[in-house]
Amino acid sequence: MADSAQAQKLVYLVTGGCGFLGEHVVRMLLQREPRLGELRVFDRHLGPWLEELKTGPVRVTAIQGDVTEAHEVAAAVAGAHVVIHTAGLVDVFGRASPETIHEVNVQGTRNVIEACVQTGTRFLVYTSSMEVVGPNTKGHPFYRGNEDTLYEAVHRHPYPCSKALAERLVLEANGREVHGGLPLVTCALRPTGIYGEGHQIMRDFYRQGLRLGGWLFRAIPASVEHGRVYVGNVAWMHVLAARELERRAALMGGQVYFCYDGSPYKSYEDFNMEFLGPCGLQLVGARPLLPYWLLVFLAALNALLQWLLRPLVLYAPLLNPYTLAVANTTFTVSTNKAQRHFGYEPLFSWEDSRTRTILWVQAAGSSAQ
Ligand SMILES: NC(=O)C1=CN([C@@H]2O[C@H](COP(=O)(O)OP(=O)(O)OC[C@H]3O[C@@H](n4cnc5c(N)ncnc54)[C@H](O)[C@@H]3O)[C@@H](O)[C@H]2O)C=CC1
Ligand SMILES: C[C@@H](CO)CCC[C@@H](C)[C@H]1CC[C@H]2[C@@H]3[C@H](O)CC4=CC(=O)CC[C@]4(C)[C@H]3CC[C@]12C
Repeated sequence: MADSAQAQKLVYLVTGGCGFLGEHVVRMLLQREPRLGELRVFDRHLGPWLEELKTGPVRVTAIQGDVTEAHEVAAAVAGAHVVIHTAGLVDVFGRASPETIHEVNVQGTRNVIEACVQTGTRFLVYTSSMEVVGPNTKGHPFYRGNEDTLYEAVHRHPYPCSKALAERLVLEANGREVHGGLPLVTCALRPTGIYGEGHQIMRDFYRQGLRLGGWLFRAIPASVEHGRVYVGNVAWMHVLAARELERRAALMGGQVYFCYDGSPYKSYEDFNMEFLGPCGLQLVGARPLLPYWLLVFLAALNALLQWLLRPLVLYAPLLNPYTLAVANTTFTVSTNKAQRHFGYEPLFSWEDSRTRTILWVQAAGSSAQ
């Protein structure tokens, strides 16, 4: 009996395990995966919080490494049963070059897949993104869509291009023979905009509001809806998908799943106010204060300034033509595919997700001053 319990213990590897989502996946695995024997956390930058996890019953191994280095990835993957690949360069602001984004997101994912094949790891869950689908460059709304909704996915920006290519690599790798002769089983999860504890853009909006005396100014019409999802639920979906991939390989292998929960559909700004409001900020204007053509002009000006200043300094404001287009296009998801395929139900209610996020914003905002 003791032997069979021992035999069931699994080794998990989380790439990007020190990022916003990755940290939640790591903590969720430790709390909710009973078969976990060893947890490897692979990241370019390791967080000091990992140390406190090393005192628990599960062996936690911190690995500083770069997904673009194939040998580092292969060494980390060797002997793992399951890989959750969340590492990625999330940049829609022009901080990194298109080449770097491609290298990390596409070549990094290729390295993870090849490492699984070479070392005999059979189960791979990839964190994709809604951006693989849209919004497209034409600004078409995606309204209450699901995984089968027809939508013209047209990408030009390096980030969605890289996520789309990487997702395709992961899905095409499903069924490949890994070392030892068994097939690789893969799936991809597509979060919409994630919020929750650790969300840096939310913290930046809070600090900006504090600097402006408690005011934020509406730029996007309230009628433009965004689907958002709480980070704890995204992490939970990763844990469940990873757990069920073996048992439901035929159903789940090669599949994509949007990440969803009960968060309300609202405009990006109104949704943020669910947290920033209780922290004392106010959103001014029932309608956008600036005409849209002026925002388009300012976004284009920011892009020009970024290009002109690049040799001297990195100028990467939140507003650029791409972020404006995303913020100004409805993208909402309504699906139950993950529930049907592997029994996913959100672990955190909307009220819970909201309260946790508010507490974090309050703490993060005050520690910043
Ligand atoms: N934040 C969001 O709203 C959404 C994020 N995603 C995806 O979720 C994943 C995680 O995103 P976040 O947690 O938001 O980003 P994040 O930037 O907080 O986390 C990414 C982690 O990957 C690590 N990383 C980056 N380059 C690396 C490299 N070359 N080698 C090893 N580690 C590296 C970073 O150090 C960081 O810890 C990404 O794949 C992203 O594309 C998908 C949809 C929405
Ligand atoms: C025009 C500004 C006025 O307040 C608001 C600008 C907000 C933007 C910075 C964000 C609006 C929508 C966000 C993106 C969206 O949530 C989908 C995403 C998915 C990902 O995989 C990565 C992050 C992001 C692209 C996210 C980035 C920030 C926004 C563009």
